[in-house]
Amino acid sequence: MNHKTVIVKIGTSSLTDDSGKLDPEALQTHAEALTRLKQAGTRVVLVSSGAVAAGFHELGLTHRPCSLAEKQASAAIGQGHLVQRYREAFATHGEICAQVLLTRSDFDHRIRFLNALHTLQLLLERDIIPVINENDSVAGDEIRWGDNDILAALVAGLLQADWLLFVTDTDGLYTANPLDHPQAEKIRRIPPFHGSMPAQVDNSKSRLGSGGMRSKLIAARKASRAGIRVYIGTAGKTPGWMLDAVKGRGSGTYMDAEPRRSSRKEQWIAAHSRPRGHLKVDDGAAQALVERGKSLLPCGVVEVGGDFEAGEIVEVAGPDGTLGRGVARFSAPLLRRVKGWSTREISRLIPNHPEEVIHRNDWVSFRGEAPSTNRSPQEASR
Ligand SMILES: Nc1ncnc2c1ncn2[C@@H]1O[C@H](COP(=O)(O)OP(=O)(O)O)[C@@H](O)[C@H]1O
Ligand SMILES: N[C@@H](CCC(=O)OP(=O)(O)O)C(=O)O
Repeated sequence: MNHKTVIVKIGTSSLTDDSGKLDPEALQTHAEALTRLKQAGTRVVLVSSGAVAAGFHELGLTHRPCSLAEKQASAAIGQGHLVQRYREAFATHGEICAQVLLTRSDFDHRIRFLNALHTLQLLLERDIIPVINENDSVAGDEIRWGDNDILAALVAGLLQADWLLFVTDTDGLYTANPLDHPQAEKIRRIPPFHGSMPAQVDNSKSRLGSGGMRSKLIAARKASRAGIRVYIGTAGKTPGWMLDAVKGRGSGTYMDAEPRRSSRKEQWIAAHSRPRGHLKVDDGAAQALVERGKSLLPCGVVEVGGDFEAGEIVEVAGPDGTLGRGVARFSAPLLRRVKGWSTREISRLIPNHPEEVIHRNDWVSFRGEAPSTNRSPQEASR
């Protein structure tokens, strides 16, 4: 049987009571809906927030923490509670779940990226529901807005999922935040978008959530580019609501997938890895790469930035801006020496050199704009 893979991301706002603490009943309801989805023959992966909410009171706090250290300590306490609750809730339906903690940097390193993939694949093969959260207590600067929205999109790409469902406190994307704009209207369907946001989304969020709609849209765009359909909505009233949502019968917002599903290697180059350097190329090389589907040769390179080894990712810009990313076959020092040289010159002076700076098969063009969550070294320092 060809199982569909569905990633379900549940935000803090859908897991907590009015005091901001973990709400075991809400969790039980989600577990039931997830079980229905799974028992209908779907491979289900849960990305669940809620660790901070489940832990802050035992840290002696009366409200959700604001400082990074308190959030990390709360999550360290709460993550155990959270997973224990899921284990109990799934057990009542005869299901087993397993905790998987990831950080963004796990997706940067090809080996860790593949290790995460193999772990998740084996769990799914053995009929176990992975329950993923960010590894908050070690994530450092990675705990910021929308972590789990982006993490869910990365996991969806990793597993080449069919669907990514965002369960939140608002039943879809509205033309503006409905809390501040009561006349805002729900947008039922969004096509894949490249440039500006398809609605007014500021950084406002629910009382307890961290990314708001903006981070969900950025994550949705990432998933859509990888060929994954996205749904954003609230938890439905019946246990079959997730199943209905993936059949197109949800009341929230749907985002279409780009028609072409990108390969895991393309995803890793374009979206997961952090570029270790940047190259500036001339107009001819830019056209060869983007329009004619050719490899990048040393003669087209005009500038080399960063300190990368052969085999690492570099971002490439032409005279009119960023073009894409690829795996460099030259180290930065060697490329600085040979940039602008013809292949014949290089062959004469440097034996056993690779012919291409970036081979066609290791290249991904950006269509419209660069990925938003993996900043290049230059972007990161801005
Ligand atoms: N255009 C919009 N449409 C819907 N919700 C919006 C919009 N702009 C901002 N929001 C806010 O996004 C919040 C949901 O995001 P967030 O708090 O991060 O939830 P979660 O904890 O589920 O991840 C909503 O409570 C809403 O206030
Ligand atoms: N990892 C944190 C949640 C971070 C997060 O992205 O929260 P949310 O915006 O509510 O999905 C936790 O478990 O509390």
